[in-house]
Amino acid sequence: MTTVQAPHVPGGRVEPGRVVVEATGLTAGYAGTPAVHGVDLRVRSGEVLALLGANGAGKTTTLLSLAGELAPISGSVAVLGDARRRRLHQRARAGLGFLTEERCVFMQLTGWQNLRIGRGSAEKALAHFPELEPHLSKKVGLLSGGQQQMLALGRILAAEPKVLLADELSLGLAPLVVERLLSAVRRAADDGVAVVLVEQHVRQALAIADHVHVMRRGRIVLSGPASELRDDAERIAATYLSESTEP
Ligand SMILES: Nc1ncnc2c1ncn2[C@@H]1O[C@H](COP(=O)(O)OP(=O)(O)OP(=O)(O)O)[C@@H](O)[C@H]1O
Repeated sequence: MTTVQAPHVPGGRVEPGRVVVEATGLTAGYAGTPAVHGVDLRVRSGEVLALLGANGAGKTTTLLSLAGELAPISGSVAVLGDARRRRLHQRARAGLGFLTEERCVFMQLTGWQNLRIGRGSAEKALAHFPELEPHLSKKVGLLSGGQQQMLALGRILAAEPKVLLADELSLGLAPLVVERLLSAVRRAADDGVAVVLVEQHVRQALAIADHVHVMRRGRIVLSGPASELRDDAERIAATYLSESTEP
């Protein structure tokens, strides 16, 4: 089993460039049936890894395993230097932020109330998304989808995570909003956060990612530096994301 070292620098940040998320030979799934097979990935502090693939390719299953919500069937996962099986709340305390596919906000509460529930301060969340401030007195259910997602991401970033797992944060949102959200993700990485970003927007994901893994039928079938794959965005989308790859 691999144990990832994640030395800390003064101020609680992880030393830049250290591997803080690692999956080795990860096979995981549901009721003992694998949905992902032999996945290897590593993410360093300050890096964005984009996980691309069609519906059913295994991206969410991979993220759930990294978050500690799914136990590996075989292989191992190490997050922030801890290769033991840890549940999400334990990993969250250690510095993991997880933005799930479901929008992570309380619709019946106001924006301010949502921010008060988070681990970080409202001020820190607003530093990431100042445009939210005029809307925070409203119930979140009345905000636009983009504003809800900014609130969800802002809450997570306010807690100053060391690792961010983001599952389809741009689902159903307009291109300008997607760019806004992804630029906040990039800035968080530039501040030292290690990010695993599950996306269906290939071009926009490639624009902010450092590395890319494309998944198909539970396996990584294409990997590389985003800088080398940017010109191939159309082909990647057409080849790997145009139709469901569920078995
Ligand atoms: N709770 C579950 N129980 C059983 N099978 C599941 C469950 N969740 C996902 N699967 C199956 O596991 C496989 C991988 O699904 P996964 O959600 O990881 O894919 P994905 O790439 O994230 O796609 P999507 O974009 O649709 O979320 C699919 O065949 C899916 O049907």
